[in-house]
Amino acid sequence: MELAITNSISSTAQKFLKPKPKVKSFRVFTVKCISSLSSSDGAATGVVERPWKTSDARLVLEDGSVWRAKSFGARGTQVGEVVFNTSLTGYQEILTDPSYAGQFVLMTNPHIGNTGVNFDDEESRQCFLAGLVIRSLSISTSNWRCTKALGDYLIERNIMGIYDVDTRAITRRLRQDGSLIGVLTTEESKTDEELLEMSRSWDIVGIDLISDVTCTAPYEWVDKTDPEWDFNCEGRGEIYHVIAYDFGIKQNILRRLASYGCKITVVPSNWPASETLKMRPDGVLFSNGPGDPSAVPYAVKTVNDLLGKVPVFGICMGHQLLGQALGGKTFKMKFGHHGGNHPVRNLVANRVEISAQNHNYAVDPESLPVGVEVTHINLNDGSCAGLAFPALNVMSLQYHPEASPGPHDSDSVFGEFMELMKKVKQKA
Ligand SMILES: NC(=O)CC[C@H](N)C(=O)O
Repeated sequence: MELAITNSISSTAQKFLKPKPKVKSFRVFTVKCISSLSSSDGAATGVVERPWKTSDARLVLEDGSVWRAKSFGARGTQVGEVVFNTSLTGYQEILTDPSYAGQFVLMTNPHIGNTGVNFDDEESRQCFLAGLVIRSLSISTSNWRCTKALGDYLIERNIMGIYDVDTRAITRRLRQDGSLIGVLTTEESKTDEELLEMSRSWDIVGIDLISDVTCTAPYEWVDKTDPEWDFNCEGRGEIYHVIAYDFGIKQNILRRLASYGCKITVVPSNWPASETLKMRPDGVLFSNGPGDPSAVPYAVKTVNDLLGKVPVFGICMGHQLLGQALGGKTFKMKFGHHGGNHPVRNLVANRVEISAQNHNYAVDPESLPVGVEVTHINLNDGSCAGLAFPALNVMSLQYHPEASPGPHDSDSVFGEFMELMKKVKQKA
């Protein structure tokens, strides 16, 4: 099959596009701190440091706006793309989702940090995101699973965080003008102009971010899912061997596949298709991952080489790579979808599912060849949220059936992948 990875797109897709940022005149935004609580320290008690301190950080956006803030993570200067996430909870899963590499996550829920962090909620081995932007940092942590305060966790992982920023105003700006590049700094010596220049000379489009987050060698996923957090796991029949391509895989995808009874081998993003086929898997999973799907033609080629030879399931980046491998095109959306509350119409089951989403790119359905079916639609904007190509045993979702964080409405898609592998195995 011919690869089509250029990015000219149909007129239908135009409406989702990110326009060029309008450069506004330089304006400085500050949030007045009204708290007058008395000081109390000690991360050991889960109390974070001085939420009433004076501002010591700036976020400068490429449109020329400057946001004074207070830092609570690592110090320094960091550039990234600002995206807003509408999840109410689950900041630790978001922080450890490798798909956020190169991005600042701005939480629209104003109250963050109140449950601290814990051992169970990690989605990968580290935090790959550029930084965290929040309105209000909880002055104490209170949760029976909490092992650490959020600020200490960010410092330990060298991730910048800011609070006391008008996250609502920034979100409205991102919705209006599209996602923006920003620079976050705690360095007073850097001028606003320097930071603005830095934000305008950096771009996230066309960069291979997958190779920075993937594993370096294949490994078996042997972790048993904690029964306390497991569900839909009773009465599994045959054990299927799934090769999971790690483009920045979230561990809950692996936990869910394990719950459905799979034996799982995780392989790096550059693992050749020929090696995968030698391992004789029952199915292949293409994972989520950060950045621009058009920047990783080698991954599209791997997907293309496997098409029709084994049942495949793509999630998010995996879905976008499948879209390209099938001959379709992807494009950058205006501000993307990030949050645990996106309604999706499942056209196959004829039901609406509330889903967890995190993506800035999408597949242009009009670019797809005959035979490829759009199976799911995002009901907020009508964009393509799922595909199937039954002739080649292909299925994919643009969003996150593994949730984490988010609702479990779409979990049954893992069962559909089992059915697909079963059908193909029985025919063989
Ligand atoms: N979660 C993901 O896999 C993200 C996919 C892709 N990097 C995007 O932003 O669209």
